[in-house]
Amino acid sequence: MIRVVNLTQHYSVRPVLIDISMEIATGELVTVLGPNGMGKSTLIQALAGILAPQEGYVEFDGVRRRSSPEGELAIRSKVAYLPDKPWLPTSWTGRDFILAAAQLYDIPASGAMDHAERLLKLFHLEKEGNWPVNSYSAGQQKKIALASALITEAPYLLLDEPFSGGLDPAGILALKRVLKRLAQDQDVTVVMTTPVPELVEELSSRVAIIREGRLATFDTVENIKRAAGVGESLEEALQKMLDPDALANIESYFEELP
Ligand SMILES: Nc1ncnc2c1ncn2[C@@H]1O[C@H](COP(=O)(O)OP(=O)(O)OP(=O)(O)O)[C@@H](O)[C@H]1O
Repeated sequence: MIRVVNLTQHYSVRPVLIDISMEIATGELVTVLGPNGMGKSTLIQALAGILAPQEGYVEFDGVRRRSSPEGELAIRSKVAYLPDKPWLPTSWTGRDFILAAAQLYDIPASGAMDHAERLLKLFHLEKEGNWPVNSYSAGQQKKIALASALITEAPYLLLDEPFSGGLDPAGILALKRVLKRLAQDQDVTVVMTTPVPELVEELSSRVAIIREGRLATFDTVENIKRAAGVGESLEEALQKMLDPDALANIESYFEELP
């Protein structure tokens, strides 16, 4: 379980997240949503232990993040974090990079080799796995980065925009199915961001909506739609909650053209 307790995160003096508290159960797939610049990546980074919150804390299975070297090591061994723009070593092959990630998480070599092959096959990169990273397209790099998170077998996956960055439809489908099955069948807990309502609807056990730095909503897709009173579409519900002026703004953009 992940517990976020009264988390407040500033950049310099500017508060980005204010007094966020939430509990994410084992095996949940939670999507963090909000307008650009609202703090979604900041929240994921705080969960990942990259940022030290000014107030509050984050716990994984009852152990507080950044509280002791032993506790932090225990958390790191079970949490994999993938930033929205992951860095990859350009001269390495994709396969070597994936295997290095497995080594960091103490995955035995034989199991890691087998898993790496299955991941390369999943993302249609069997041949390209032997090429250097700097010869990859953007989407191929994203697939290698995703594979490096999945090979860790970490029970907690923190994924910032895993579906962005040029994934092709086959890659999107593969990632959707894999995340869903990891959560449902293997109790892997996933916290991710994506702005795509269809993905949010299909994957999320609950959705966390951040607005003005605060956790405005943390609920199921069904309840969010019901509360918005807009019938079937999550996209409409989100638009109503997050950007009620969007349609009017589009109209006024055209009205104000000379
Ligand atoms: N390193 C930093 N230093 C100062 N301000 C930052 C830093 N990183 C982010 N911010 C600010 O914090 C706010 C939240 O940023 P964050 O990247 O968490 O938003 P986001 O919701 O993930 O945005 P997007 O949807 O555009 O990815 C933004 O206003 C951003 O300008």
